[in-house]
Formats: sequence, structure tokens, C-alpha cells
Amino acid sequence: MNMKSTICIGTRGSTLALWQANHVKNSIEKNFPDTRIDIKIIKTTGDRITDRPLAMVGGKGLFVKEIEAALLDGSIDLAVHSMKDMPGELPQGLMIGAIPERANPFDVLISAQGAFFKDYPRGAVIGTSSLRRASQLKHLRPDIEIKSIRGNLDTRLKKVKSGEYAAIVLAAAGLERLGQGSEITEYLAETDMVPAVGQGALCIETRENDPDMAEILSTLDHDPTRICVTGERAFLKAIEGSCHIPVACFGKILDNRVMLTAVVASEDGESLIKETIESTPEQVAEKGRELAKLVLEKGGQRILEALNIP
Ligand SMILES: NCc1[nH]cc(CCC(=O)O)c1CC(=O)O
Repeated sequence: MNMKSTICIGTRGSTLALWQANHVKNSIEKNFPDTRIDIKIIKTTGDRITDRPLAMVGGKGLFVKEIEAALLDGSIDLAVHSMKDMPGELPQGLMIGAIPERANPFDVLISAQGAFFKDYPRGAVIGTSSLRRASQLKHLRPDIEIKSIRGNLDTRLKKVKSGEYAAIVLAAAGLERLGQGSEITEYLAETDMVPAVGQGALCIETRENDPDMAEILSTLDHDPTRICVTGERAFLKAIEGSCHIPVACFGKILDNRVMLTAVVASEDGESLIKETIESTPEQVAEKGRELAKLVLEKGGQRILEALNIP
């Protein structure tokens, strides 16, 4: 086959996004040593807004829209995103070409003094702008205070070290990819904090009907990750939880059975609906939709209707 000689990967310009794009570039080069790969940085709406929590901005795909436009107009061939930034639905003409093996999917706490969550003093200030994280933490510890935080990883680490926050919450995957895993005080298991849909996974997005890319991408896909993420995203799409609302869904495989767990919670953590559904790998999309229906019926609908976000 006469493979295209140069491929252009589009990505955001953050340190993490560039690490991820280079990671995918290296994997492709390993399998296709004659292919030249360029990386093109594309600024997204999410990158421009640095002064307010993204939940206040609303809208789907704040970190992906401009990159998808570049895919559609042919200026790039592949896009590398964090899966958890992807809205439930993709634009016409684009598809998820590959889902590589997932990194650690869990959330972690970094505390200034090395204290554990259960030992934080009353009123301890925890930094996160994620409604999903805030609501689940408040559910576990109604006595703590949540304060919004933005900025890149270094900024956030400084803010916890300076004492502005007792602790901050981040995704293990991002920290570990950037070589900052040693900063982690504590991992939160999914029994305490259900991860975001797609957390820890990458999304390689491409145009439909691009046989060169399809051949390349088939070498990068990781079946167990695709199965779990497919279930999580089916849940997301069914619940219309585009991005910044307090919903979570996480799939794991145990003995060829997929366990999908989802949460919908109120911002203050007082109401929290958590359900688990079991599926075969083949049924996972259908079961993800069924899980959404279950969570909505059990009170999720009422919680989402009461939310005050656009
Ligand atoms: N919220 C932004 C974001 N999008 C993807 C990651 C990295 C982890 C991942 O790939 O899931 C992060 C950082 C974080 O949540 O701490």
C-alpha cells in the first residue's frame, strides 16, 4: 500500500496535550518507520478562557471544536485529545479512529502536609473546579469546603504548597504522564470517587473514509479500553452530560464481564445517585444507555433539573 508520506497531528498546546500527541507520534513511528509525522498546535476556546470555571461557560467540546474544524478542512489528518474532553457526539464526517491503552483512570489528592482525606480538619479548603469531583468529595465529607481552581499543573501545585488550599484534586493520568506522580498523596478508588467518562484514555480522532489513517490506527487501538470507554460514552450521550456537569461513569473488566458504574450528584453532595450495571463486552453500549436510564429514574433526573448551569 502506498501510505501517505507525511501525517499531520493536531493538538492543543498544553504540556500535557503535547506529551500525548508526541506519545501517539512515537507509537506510529514505531510501526511505520517511513512515515513522517508533524505536530500542529491548535488553540481552542477552552485554552482562551482561563479566568472562570468552565462549568460557567457551558457548551460542548470547548477543548476540541477548533481541532475538529482542522480535521474537517484537511489541515490535519489526526487529532489527539484527552478522551474525557470529548462530547458524547462527534461532528458528521469524523470518528474515533483509535483508543490506545488507558493509563491510570483514577482521581488523586495532593495535600500540602501529606494528610489523608479522612483526616483533613473541618472546613479544610479543597481546590477543584470540577462539579463531578466537588459533589463526590462533599458527599464523603460535608464539612469540607470546595474552592474553584484553574491554571496549569505547576500553578496548581504552587497553590497547594503555598497553603492557599489544603489539597487539590487531579487526574492520576495527567500527573503521571508529566512525571509528577511523586506529588500524589492519595489515590481515590472508584468506591469513593467515580472517574469522569474516558478519564485516563486518549482519543485519536480522524475523518471517516480515510483508509491510510485506518490502517495506521488499527495498530494503536486497545480492545479492553475501547470496550470500557464505549460503555462510558454511551452513558454520557444518553444522559446528555456533555462535559461540565456532575456526572461520572467508569467501566472495568472482570473475567470478561464489564462492570459499569455511574454517578449523578447534586453540587453540594447531599443527593448522590450511584448505580452499577454488568454487561458482556458486546452489549456495552446498550448497557451504558440502560444505566443512564436507571440513574435518571432513581433521582438523577431531579438532580440534573435542579442544577443551575447553562
Ligand atoms: N480536566 C482537564 C483534563 N483533561 C484531561 C486531563 C488528564 C487526565 C486524562 O487524560 O484523563 C485533565 C487534567 C485533570 O483532570 O487533572
